[in-house]
Amino acid sequence: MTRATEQTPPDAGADFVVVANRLPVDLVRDKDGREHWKASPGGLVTALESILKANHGAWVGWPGVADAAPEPFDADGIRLHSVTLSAEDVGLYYEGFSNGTVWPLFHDVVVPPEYHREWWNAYVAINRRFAEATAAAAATDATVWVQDYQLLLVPRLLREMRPDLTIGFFLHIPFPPVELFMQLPWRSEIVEGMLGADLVGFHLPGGADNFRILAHRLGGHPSVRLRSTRGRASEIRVDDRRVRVGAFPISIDSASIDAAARDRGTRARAERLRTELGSPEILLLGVDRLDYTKGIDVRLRALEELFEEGRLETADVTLLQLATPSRERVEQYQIMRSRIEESVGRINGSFGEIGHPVVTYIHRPVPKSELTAFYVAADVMLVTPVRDGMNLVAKEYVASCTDGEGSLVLSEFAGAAAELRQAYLCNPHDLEGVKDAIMAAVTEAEDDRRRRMRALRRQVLGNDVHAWARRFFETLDATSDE
Ligand SMILES: O=P(O)(O)OC[C@H]1O[C@H](O[C@H]2O[C@H](CO)[C@@H](O)[C@H](O)[C@H]2O)[C@H](O)[C@@H](O)[C@@H]1O
Ligand SMILES: Cc1cn([C@@H]2O[C@H](COP(=O)(O)OP(=O)(O)O)[C@@H](O)[C@H]2O)c(=O)[nH]c1=O
Repeated sequence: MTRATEQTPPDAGADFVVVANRLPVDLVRDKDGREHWKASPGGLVTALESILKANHGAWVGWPGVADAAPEPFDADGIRLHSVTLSAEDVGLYYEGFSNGTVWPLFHDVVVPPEYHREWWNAYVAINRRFAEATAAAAATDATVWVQDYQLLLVPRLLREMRPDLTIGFFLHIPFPPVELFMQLPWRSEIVEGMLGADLVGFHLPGGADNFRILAHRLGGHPSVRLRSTRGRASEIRVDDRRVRVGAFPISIDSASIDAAARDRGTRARAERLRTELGSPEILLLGVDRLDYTKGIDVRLRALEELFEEGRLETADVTLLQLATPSRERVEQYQIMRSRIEESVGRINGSFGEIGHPVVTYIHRPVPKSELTAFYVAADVMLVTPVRDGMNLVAKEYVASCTDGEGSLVLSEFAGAAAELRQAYLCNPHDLEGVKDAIMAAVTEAEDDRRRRMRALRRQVLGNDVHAWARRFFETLDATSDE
């Protein structure tokens, strides 16, 4: 990797800049070629909106379609700067290195990662493009928050271009164990890239520990636990700099989901949904991007066996499974889609009745407002990933259970399991265990189910996305004060 050249800060610029693979709005091209912007208000936008607005904030990211090159513009008080990606860039950097190499490697190699020098070269070039766009957008001494696995090299590139900046980095997916990470041909470059930040954040302490070990093994950088943070954060020495590393589990805007779930319109929609699904006694729900990490196949297999064994009655139970299209040009996603759709067909063929499938499967995105009604309607939420950074869906479901009813079946391999200990936890690799967890969620006495949900709600309502952002910034500010 060649070094970046130092740049002069722009006269005007933002005091706070978020840089992420995607902008918080997507450019949508209609069939007739007309373009318009569609808001894609993820949790990150919600968490950072007020900070962005109060600090002349800017967001640097890709508008979501190839070759789009809009000029910077303001949306809701935030300056948006687009990074242009050609169709070839999308193939090599986004579908290739980000989602064909890093994503499977960091998710415990659940499918084999591919290592291609062409993908890596594109990843380096495009990370530089993001760093340049950010350097141009940030005011002198600004704070920049770099997001996620698509931009692992940006912290270092940005520091070389703009040493005046305070840089935070947050990884939204798991950071793998040392033995797996060592497969990566460009392992040192990635670790040094992340160490360009002043603070590197992970969802879980285990990810932070893996990173500390690798920084020492690959770069010889020693670290110490920080007593001031009661051992929650560490400090790695990188030449004359100190880089903080710690765990900051992300959350949701719990209060607004709680309020949306109490809304009369939402409750009426939830009632209608149950009727449309044939008024089942037990409504199971799955809500995922169609990703091989999410364990959609696991829960389908468990359900099929529970029907076969007669432990669940098909007349009583329906599963509603939303599977939003995701990364559809990546081969492993196509393989998983075929497998899931085959299972849905087989289960409905064996156990459904005319006009009454036991699995209702929806393969398109569902807006948040509608999703809340689905959560309210469901008796049992199935979250069974084989590996997941956090899984916000699990927390959103809990926030929607305002009447204290509802049960969450949750994989131990989702980051959320570290906090949601009162869920019906299961190991997705142990099918009998998954089946038992589903049965417990369905049959446990009402008092016990309610006790679990009370504990889950305390956790989710007491630790929201605003607290997450606050904790991260407090730690980042502490690094720049020293
Ligand atoms: O941008 P896409 O390729 O369409 O993918 C969507 C996002 O997926 C990933 O989400 C992760 O972040 C969540 C919030 O921290 C976390 O709960 C979840 O477990 C992760 O999988 C990805 O990390 C994002 O960059 C993508 O935008
Ligand atoms: C399927 C579906 C989901 N959403 C929203 O997307 C996010 C998903 O976050 P999570 O952490 O669970 O996982 P990934 O980031 O996808 O890996 C959550 O906020 C859902 O409410 C949605 O809005 N519409 C959908 O159809």
